[in-house]
Amino acid sequence: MNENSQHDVARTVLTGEDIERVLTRVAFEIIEANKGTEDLVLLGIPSRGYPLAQRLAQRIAASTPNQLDPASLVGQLDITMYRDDLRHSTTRTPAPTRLPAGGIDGKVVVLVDDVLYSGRTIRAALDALSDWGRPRIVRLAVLIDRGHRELPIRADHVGKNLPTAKSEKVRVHLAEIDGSNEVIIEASA
Ligand SMILES: O=P(O)(O)OC[C@H]1O[C@H](OP(=O)(O)OP(=O)(O)O)[C@H](O)[C@@H]1O
Ligand SMILES: O=c1cc[nH]c(=O)[nH]1
Repeated sequence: MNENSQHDVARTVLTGEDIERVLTRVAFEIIEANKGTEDLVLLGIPSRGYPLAQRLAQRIAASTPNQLDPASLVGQLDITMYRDDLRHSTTRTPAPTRLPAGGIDGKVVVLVDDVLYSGRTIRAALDALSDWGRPRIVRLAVLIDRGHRELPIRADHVGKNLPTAKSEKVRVHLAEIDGSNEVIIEASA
């Protein structure tokens, strides 16, 4: 058990190895649901959804016989200006939206994020997406579904369902951003 502060107690629920294993399963689920990789686009939601989308794209590309370039599958979708709490929260710096060269029109877009909680981020992502094109299908992949939805949104691919109390916080650490890989739950003591 790690002590984060005098008031927060943190416990690890996924190690780096667990995350790798879970992402491998989710990558194969995505291929299975799409019956291959045709028209597939993975769009990560900043900040941690993007490195997760890249990791999934690497696995998916490596599974194809012609060793697809992962970069042709993956992009990043900024949702900052589409959030429904814009008027109440402190200003966030928008991240650039980057789509793969083929765009998203007619594609099967898999939105990728680290945590699914209220569902408001994904609602914003669906709004943002419609400004960039009209995918044929939109699916959702998340590393952690911690419940407590406030909108009618569900994930198609879930790395781990994590029952949580509302007072808890789920923190995903990824090497690309945080320098280490783990998922922890912080509970206010
Ligand atoms: O389902 P929701 O209630 O919207 O919560 C999930 C979102 O919360 C976190 O993002 P956060 O806004 O903390 O930004 P971050 O990704 O930059 O940490 C997480 O990365 C998800 O995107
Ligand atoms: O616990 C939570 C809730 C929303 N977003 C997170 O990253 N963690």
